[in-house]
Amino acid sequence: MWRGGSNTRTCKRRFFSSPTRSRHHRPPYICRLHSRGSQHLKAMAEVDHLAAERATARFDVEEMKVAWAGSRHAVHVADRMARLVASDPVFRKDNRTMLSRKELFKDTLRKAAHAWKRIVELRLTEEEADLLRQYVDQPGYVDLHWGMFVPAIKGQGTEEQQHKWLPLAYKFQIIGCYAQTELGHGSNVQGLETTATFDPKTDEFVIHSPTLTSSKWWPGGLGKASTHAVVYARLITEGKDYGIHGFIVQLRSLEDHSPLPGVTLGDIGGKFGSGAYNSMDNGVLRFDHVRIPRDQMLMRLSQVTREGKYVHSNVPKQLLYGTMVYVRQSIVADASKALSRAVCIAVRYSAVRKQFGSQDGGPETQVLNYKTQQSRLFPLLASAYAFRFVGDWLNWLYTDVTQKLEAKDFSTLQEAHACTAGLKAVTTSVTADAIEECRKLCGGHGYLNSSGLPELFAVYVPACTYEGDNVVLLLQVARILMKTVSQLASGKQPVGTMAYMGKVQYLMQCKSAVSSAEDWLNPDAIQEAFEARALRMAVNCAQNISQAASQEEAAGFYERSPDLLEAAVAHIQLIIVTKFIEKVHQEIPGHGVKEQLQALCNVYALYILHKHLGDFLATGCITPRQGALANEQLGKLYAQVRPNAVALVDAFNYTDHYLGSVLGRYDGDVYPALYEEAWKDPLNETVVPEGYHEYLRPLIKQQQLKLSRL
Ligand SMILES: CCCCC/C=C\C/C=C\C/C=C\C/C=C\C/C=C/C(=O)SCCNC(=O)CCNC(=O)[C@H](O)C(C)(C)COP(=O)(O)OP(=O)(O)OC[C@H]1O[C@@H](n2cnc3c(N)ncnc32)[C@H](O)[C@@H]1OP(=O)(O)O
Ligand SMILES: Cc1cc2nc3c(=O)[nH]c(=O)nc-3n(C[C@H](O)[C@H](O)[C@H](O)COP(=O)(O)OP(=O)(O)OC[C@H]3O[C@@H](n4cnc5c(N)ncnc54)[C@H](O)[C@@H]3O)c2cc1C
Repeated sequence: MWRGGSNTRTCKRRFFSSPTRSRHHRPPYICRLHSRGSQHLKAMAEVDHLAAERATARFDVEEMKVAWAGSRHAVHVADRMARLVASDPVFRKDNRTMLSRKELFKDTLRKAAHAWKRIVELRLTEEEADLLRQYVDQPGYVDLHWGMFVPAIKGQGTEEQQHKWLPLAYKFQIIGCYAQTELGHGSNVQGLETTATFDPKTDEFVIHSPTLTSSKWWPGGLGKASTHAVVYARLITEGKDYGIHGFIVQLRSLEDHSPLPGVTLGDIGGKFGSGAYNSMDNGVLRFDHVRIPRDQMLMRLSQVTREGKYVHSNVPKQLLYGTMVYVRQSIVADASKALSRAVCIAVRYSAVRKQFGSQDGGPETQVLNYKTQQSRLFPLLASAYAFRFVGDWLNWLYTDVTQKLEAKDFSTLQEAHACTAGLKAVTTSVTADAIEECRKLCGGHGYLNSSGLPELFAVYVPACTYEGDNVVLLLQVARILMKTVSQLASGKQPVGTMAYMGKVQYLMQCKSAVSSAEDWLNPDAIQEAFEARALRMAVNCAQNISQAASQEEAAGFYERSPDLLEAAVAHIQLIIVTKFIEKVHQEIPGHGVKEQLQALCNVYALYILHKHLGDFLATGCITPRQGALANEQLGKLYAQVRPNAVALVDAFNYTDHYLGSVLGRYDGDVYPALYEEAWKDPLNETVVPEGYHEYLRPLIKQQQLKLSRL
């Protein structure tokens, strides 16, 4: 084995003791490998250090890939696109954290242009193109162009406007972004200050930034790339302010990319972490009385006539927020991707990594065998699957609501808002925390950029803020919960994901029948406990708000908002558990696949129960003894998951390129990769560092001189 310690140590000592090494010198260990020829390297690369783990799996991994991806077709397309990206040197990303901001941005432009070239050359379908961009895995202006600019025009533009603008956007003749947030306001959309004042003399809107705080601030793709934006501004006509509306505004010349007259714009500066979201040009934008034709107001929901009359179609004004609802829905699906990547890295590495426990010279213990490692990691593995399935369901709900809206049925708008807002908030918060937990699960090596985890965390964590701060979104869910509770007395039956609240008489007084650890494997027992907890927390909040009799309802809501957040989380966790249970009730082909998903579903539910035991006990849904039984069952489930863990992350079907982690490599050959990766750092280009002669040598010499004088 390569780790035959002494050789490596000797080489290393010799290397570090030589001050005259040339630039780009490779370390002796690598030389040793190379001197044995590529044959040897190849043989090493073919070793599957995780083969024994894969052999213990009790289910058909190929079929699990289908369950994860949604269909055989989805596995096939994803596989093709992932390999296409992985095999193309332009899409290399292993050096990303070492690039300067300018280099990184240029690299992003290059990748986006190359991706587009490949999409056109290969005549990829929309599905294939989306996947290709996903596997390129570098945030950039195209995300906002396809993810928000195009959907905003589709959702809020009239047919004529779509006809005019979409073909330009589809062919990249224009590049667009979504300019809503301002320096002074993000969450409070109604507080935005940019104005769009109609001038009937010229049939134009005058777009203006009246204050510093009205500067658009944050829009992705705005800083350097976009030629156009959907700008949200207060519509003023006939002297009256009609609130926020969307406008298509050209920002830059289509000839030389310079800002148009009256437009000031740029990038807002470096962001958290190396690489990560710094590939995105989040921007600042100010308007100085910029004129646009009247027909560049997005007029599907409301219009301004030639004479300047404001006309609002007979539709809810919240449809203006439709693009945000759409993106929140995709962010839930994205959470399962980010979480599964982190978990894949941590599970594989935990199976490779060994610490302690060697007896009589035998092997040490794989850290994955430690119960503490399992109790931290397996709930995250289960959450990745849970988020995947609830994401699929949310996508179905979104499509269903969209079809209903087309038919002027607005009855499910509130349900769509509550589910997208709540699920976005819970899944992104859990995922961000989980990526950091996976870093810790990988010990010291998890802190290296080459583990992929620091960058994954840095790129992911703003998801807790963009598309709605998670607390602000959960308070939206809480408002809807309070409204639903208040309507129960009048006999109005709640629908959709709130339907369980209709069982208020039963759920307020039911007692769990669980009397053994195995009883917690019964989905009805889980479902009932989660429903009772969520309902009782919501009802408690409603009672506390109304008991503050001296206060207005809004003031009571404000006072109780920390409890309301917890009630909203309980409701959303119930949705996730319910959708997972529904999933495993379906027919799922493949040897052992359903059993594994069943186990993961139970892990997810019982882990949440254990983590939030205080809620379940305080609301009297379960007894302390039942809580202890749930924890006992959880331990048994971890033991069941253990032999399948590596295969369960293999089912995500990620290429090494997409994972971007030396710790998460498919072959588990972690140590040579870590070692080799270290030498690629620019600091290792010279043996004696730059600055030695300026700072280190004089310091050492000075100290030596002082000592010699003593
Ligand atoms: C690299 C990783 C990429 C991951 C992403 C993956 C895929 C995504 C694909 C593409 C995107 C690409 C990249 C994404 C990355 C970053 C992009 C980021 C973009 C942005 O951040 S855009 C800006 C987003 N801004 C916000 O989200 C602002 C948050 N605030 C609001 O939404 C609202 O203002 C509010 C907080 C919900 C409240 O609004 P307000 O007008 O004050 O109303 P209320 O008085 O609170 O409520 C009135 C009434 O309306 C109902 N309501 C509110 N919102 C909605 C809604 N959206 N739909 C339906 N109904 C709504 C509310 O319930 C009230 O109802 P009542 O019956 O009580 O009156
Ligand atoms: C990486 C990134 C990309 C982005 N991309 C875009 C983009 O493309 N286009 C765009 O328009 N915008 C974009 N944004 C802006 C983003 O949508 C906003 O930052 C986000 O909606 C949060 O708003 P805020 O910054 O005003 O936060 P604030 O509302 O100022 O939040 C600050 C704190 O106040 C709390 N808070 C606020 N209101 C309440 C309340 N009512 N009750 C209790 N607590 C409250 C929050 O929980 C938070 O803790 C992006 C942001 C980021 C970080």
